[in-house]
Amino acid sequence: MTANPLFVGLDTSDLGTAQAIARAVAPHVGGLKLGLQFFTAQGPEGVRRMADLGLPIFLDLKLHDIPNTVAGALHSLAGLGLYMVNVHAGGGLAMMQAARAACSPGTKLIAVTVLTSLDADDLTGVGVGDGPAAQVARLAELTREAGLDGVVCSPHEVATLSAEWPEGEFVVPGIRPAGAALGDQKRVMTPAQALAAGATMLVIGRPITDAADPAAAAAAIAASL
Ligand SMILES: O=c1ccn([C@@H]2O[C@H](COP(=O)(O)O)[C@@H](O)[C@H]2O)c(=O)[nH]1
Repeated sequence: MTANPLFVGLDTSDLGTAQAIARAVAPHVGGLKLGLQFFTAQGPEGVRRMADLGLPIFLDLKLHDIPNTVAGALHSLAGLGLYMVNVHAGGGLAMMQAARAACSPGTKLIAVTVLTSLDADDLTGVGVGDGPAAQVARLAELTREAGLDGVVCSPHEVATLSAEWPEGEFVVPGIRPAGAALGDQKRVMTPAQALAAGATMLVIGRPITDAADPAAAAAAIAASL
């Protein structure tokens, strides 16, 4: 866990935009979260340029493929000096074990359980009938068995998981300050609620990046924790 649990999600294709927001919010956040949009546009060199700003980097690629392919991707990321990287727990035990073996020793490896954009109806639509809480618990158990460092879950599941896995990392998106637009997020709480429930990292994107003043938005969230 970093001293400041707030990581800003920089979902942009543009390096200059990501750098400008990161510089503005740097005094108020513990790190930067770069995801698929940034990585598909800017690649490893873009990640290196962001790392030059001096904040820990969580590279949120949500790798989900057969064990050999995921292990190869993690070998390719070695040398970037990442703070954290992730896979999808739905890839299964063997895939996560292969990921663990391939991940750089200094990089935390976590697994996504159930995306925060999904609710019970969405899960039923993909054949999971017993709801987000049961599916998150099932995938978190598998993640722990594979030897990973923790999971991505919504604020609604984090209290139960963190009580059962005290040393785990609990990375929680689906964070919305009171009154903020939900967008595509469905399982949400406020930053303070999620932290009190046991989150070790809060991932917050649009409430900061879409704000008229991202630095002020990040400062207000940090002050609320
Ligand atoms: O279940 C998940 C896993 C990852 N994310 C990522 O977090 C941020 C959230 O951005 P907001 O703008 O605050 O909604 C985004 O980059 C997602 O890819 C997630 O939301 N849920």
